[in-house]
Amino acid sequence: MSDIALTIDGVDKIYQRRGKPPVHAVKALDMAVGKGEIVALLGSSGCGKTSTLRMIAGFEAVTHGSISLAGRRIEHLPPAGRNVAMAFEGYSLYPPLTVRDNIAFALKSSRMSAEDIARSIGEVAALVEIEKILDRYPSSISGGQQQRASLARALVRRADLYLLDEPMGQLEPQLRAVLRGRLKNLLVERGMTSIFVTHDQTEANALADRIAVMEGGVLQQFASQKALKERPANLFVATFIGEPPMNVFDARIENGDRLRFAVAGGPTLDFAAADLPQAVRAAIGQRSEAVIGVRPHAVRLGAGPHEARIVSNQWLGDQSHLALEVAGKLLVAVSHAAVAARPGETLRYALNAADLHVFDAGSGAAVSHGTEAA
Ligand SMILES: Nc1ncnc2c1ncn2[C@@H]1O[C@H](COP(=O)(O)OP(=O)(O)OP(=O)(O)O)[C@@H](O)[C@H]1O
Repeated sequence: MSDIALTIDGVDKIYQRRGKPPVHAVKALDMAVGKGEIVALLGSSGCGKTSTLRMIAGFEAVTHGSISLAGRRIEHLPPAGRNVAMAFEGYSLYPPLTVRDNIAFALKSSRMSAEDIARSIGEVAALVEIEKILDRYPSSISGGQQQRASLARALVRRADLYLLDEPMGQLEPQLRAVLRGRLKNLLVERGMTSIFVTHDQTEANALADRIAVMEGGVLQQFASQKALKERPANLFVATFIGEPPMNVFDARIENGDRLRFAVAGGPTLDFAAADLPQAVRAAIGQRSEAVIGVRPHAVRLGAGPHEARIVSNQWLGDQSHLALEVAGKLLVAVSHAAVAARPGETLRYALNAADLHVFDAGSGAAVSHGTEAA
């Protein structure tokens, strides 16, 4: 048996709407999810996350491509034939049934004994803290409680795949953090292969083994949190992942005895060839222009060859966020020490070769990261 649970192969979703132009919501999506892996689909509103989830679950037809789960093609099967458990964003509990019966309903066809069903419901209800409302009807409980009931109904099942659409979107931050930890434990302990949709990076980082970043219906990168930060595949991922996001500037390149990146109206970053491995210089090649990026945490403040005016300086209790005016834009820097400088004053800074990301000026694809070529 292979270690792959789910394969999505060249999947497109095009919504045809009467009298209106079609919407190409998901484009040529390829993804392979390992058994027991926890994956986050992360992206801004309208990027195609929910369409992807609904196609896997079978609530939305695939326009092109194939989906395989546990070794069999499923894209033509009805939802009930896929062995996929899904918690919806819109909850979709059955109104005539109590919360307990809603959860039990998911177990009806599983041939579990009444005793085992009661025990499973008790466990999952404790996990999402709904023990006290098990005998209430959906219409008499809050949105957050309905969401937890819907999550419980999905988690209680034995399925090949769990699909969770914004599973904690309606919950208060404190409860959300607690449930996140418990949910992670459950998924890991039971080896439950799962994909959840979120637009919250903290949630994606806390729960997922790998994060699929989507934008405009296109999967931009599917990688660990660390890889997304250290080796973003393109400018979109670079400026979407990370808080605050990466600083990027258009630059002219001179790749001679020294490698220079000249930011129009800003600093010229000047590196000795020896500071950069040959692979990086080769990747940068004969380009005359590129977009360069540096993470806020990598801006070295207080000394260095460049100088900029401070626009703002905020101490957030454990770190300083500074905005410097560079090349008519803001260069955001984060320092773990307080920086004694006021807006309007100037500050020296340095950017090291090892911290520089280089992207193609046309396509935005990564060319090199720090001292490694992409
Ligand atoms: N039934 C539909 N008919 C037509 N267009 C649709 C339909 N469902 C979604 N879309 C469109 O497809 C695109 C992707 O939507 P989708 O809901 O998959 O994105 P999303 O990333 O999940 O967004 P959100 O976070 O807001 O739920 C959007 O442009 C949306 O308007």
